[in-house]
This record gives sequence, C-alpha cells and structure tokens, in this order.
Amino acid sequence: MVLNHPAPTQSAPDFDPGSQAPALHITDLSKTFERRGARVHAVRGLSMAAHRGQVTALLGANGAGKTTTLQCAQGLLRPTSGAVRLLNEDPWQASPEVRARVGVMLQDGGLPQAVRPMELLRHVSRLYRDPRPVTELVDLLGIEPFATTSVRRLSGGQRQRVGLAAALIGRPEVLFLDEPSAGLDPQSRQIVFELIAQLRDAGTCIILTTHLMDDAARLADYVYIVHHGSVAAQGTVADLVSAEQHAPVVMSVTLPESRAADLREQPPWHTESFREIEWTVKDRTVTLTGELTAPLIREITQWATLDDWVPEALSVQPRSLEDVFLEVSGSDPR
Ligand SMILES: Nc1ncnc2c1ncn2[C@@H]1O[C@H](COP(=O)(O)OP(=O)(O)OP(=O)(O)O)[C@@H](O)[C@H]1O
Repeated sequence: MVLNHPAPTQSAPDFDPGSQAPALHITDLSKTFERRGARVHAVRGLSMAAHRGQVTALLGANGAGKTTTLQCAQGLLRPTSGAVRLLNEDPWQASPEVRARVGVMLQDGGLPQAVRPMELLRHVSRLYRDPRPVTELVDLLGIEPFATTSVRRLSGGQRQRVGLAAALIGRPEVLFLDEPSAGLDPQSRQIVFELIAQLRDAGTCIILTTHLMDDAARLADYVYIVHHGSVAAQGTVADLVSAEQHAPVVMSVTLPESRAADLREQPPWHTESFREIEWTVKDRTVTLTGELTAPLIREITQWATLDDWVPEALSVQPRSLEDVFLEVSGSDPR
C-alpha cells in the first residue's frame, strides 16, 4: 500500500511496466467550481493511471471527488489544471475516433426518460461502425422483460442495466462505470460483476467509482482511495490490507474457565509496550485492537500458554478494506 500524506502530486504508478502505456493517465488534476460566490475544490492534485485488462477503482466517501475526476477523464469537464491523457489524447479535445473507443455509464444510467430501452439501444447501435448486437446485450443483462417500458417507469437497477448495455454497444476499449452496482438486486449484481470480469479478461480498461468496499474488493485490480479530492492511498486490495505494512488490528483470546482469574492478574497488556493498544475484557475473552506487531502478538500467545494450557479460542483478524478506508478517509460522513 502507498499512503499519501498530505495530498501529494505524485505521479501515478505504472501498474505493469512491461505492458503498453496506460489507457488513462491523469497527472496532478485539479478542478474547482464556483458555488454561490464560493470556490469548491472538488479535485486537488490527483494523479492516477488505468491500464488495459484491469479494473481500476476509485473508492471514496460522498463528495470525495470521484465523479468530477471521471468527468474530467471523459472530456465532460475541463480541468482547472493538470493533465489528462485518454487513449493518448486530451479528452477535452478528443477526436470522434477516440470518443467512439470509450464507453460511459453514468450514475443512475444517465438516460433520457421518455424513450424505451429497445429503441434507445437500437439508436445507440446505429452510431457505431461495428456495434455489439443489441439482442445479445439485452439477453446478457436480462433487459427483455422491460425492453419496451419507458425509462421513466424503470426501477433504478433496471436503468443501470440499460445504461450499461448502452455503454457496451460500441465495444469500448475504455469503460467508465460510475457506481455500477447502485440499485442492483443480488442477481443483477452478480450478472454485472461477471460481465465486468469478462470484459477485463478480454483486455478492456475498466475504471469505476464506488463507495462500496465489497465492490472494490471483488472487482478491482488496483484501488485509489480518494479523500478530499486527492489520492490518500493506492494499491492492490491485497497491498492495502496487507498485514506486513500494518499489523492485523484485532486479536482475541478466550481463556478456559479454569484460568479465568488470570485475566484479573498481571496480563501483558498492562505493560508499557502495549500502551498504544486498546483492550477490552468480556467474560473470559480479551480483545486487543491496534497496531499489533509480531513481538506484541508473541507476548500475548506466550502469556496465554504460559502454564501449558491452551486457550479456548485465539484469533487474529486481518484489516479489511473498510478498516483501511476509514483510516485514510476518517469516519465522519461528508
Ligand atoms: N457542478 C458543480 N458545482 C459545484 N460543486 C460541485 C459540482 N460538482 C461537484 N461539486 C462538488 O465537488 C465535490 C466533489 O463532488 P463529486 O461528485 O466529484 O464527489 P463524489 O466522490 O463523486 O461523491 P458521491 O460518492 O457522493 O457521488 C463535492 O463537494 C460536490 O458538491
């Protein structure tokens, strides 16, 4: 994991140096808006890269700057400063050829309300030279039952699926997905996730935003945690939760009934070396939370096995992506 404090203007990593240049490369991007006379810094010095054949996730709390970043990357917003290269062009001035190689699914589908999904998809398909057959996407995403119902009457999850189909018609090399699983029921979510994995395996560069840890953990090859408009941490999910960088946070030991009194005597967590560790005792279980380094874990296990008895339960839980996220983004809602 790379933790970035404070928001630096670091250049984004080349995830696989042996492969081609990143399909999307953002360097030191900033975007400010004027709102009622005040300046809003939506993105501040954000750098990132996204590669073909990979899913890159922007993970962040509400208002962190994810959508604004994607909109700059898609050429829908002009950056205040910084550089964006999408398929080696500036997306703000991109040629129609480059635009045709990019698929975008906006939050909540971003679809016109009055049209029916089938009409819409057929219309979109006429814009491309070699479109993916509409019927194939309708089947794949289970759109058939509501293909002739106007978008206005569709549920959020149905709109998402139509939006995704529309984004895929042009066989995009780069696919942007803003909150792809928002509003999806578990079955649709599964279908969408499998589709994303297939597209990734076929070489598509997929860039998605989410605030769902689960989505990022399941889908992403590389994660950028965005906080207050810049990258606060980045890495693969495995890197981000790595026990080598930061020790597991939670350890619990349950003593057998016969040793319960030991919890009240002089266990190691009363010593100076445990001063940064929080601990609680409930019944016969002690739970320790904090930066549990190997020596501290050894002290606990030695204590628990001192007189040749075996604890009733002993567990060390690794940090989850959510723990990491809360650590870098803080726990206050925005
Ligand atoms: N057009 C705009 N005018 C003024 N402020 C804006 C505009 N667009 C975004 N912002 C502000 O910029 C900040 C970042 O917004 P953005 O939509 O990029 O965040 P986000 O990470 O996508 O959030 P969410 O998860 O809620 O979609 C927010 O404070 C938002 O209010």
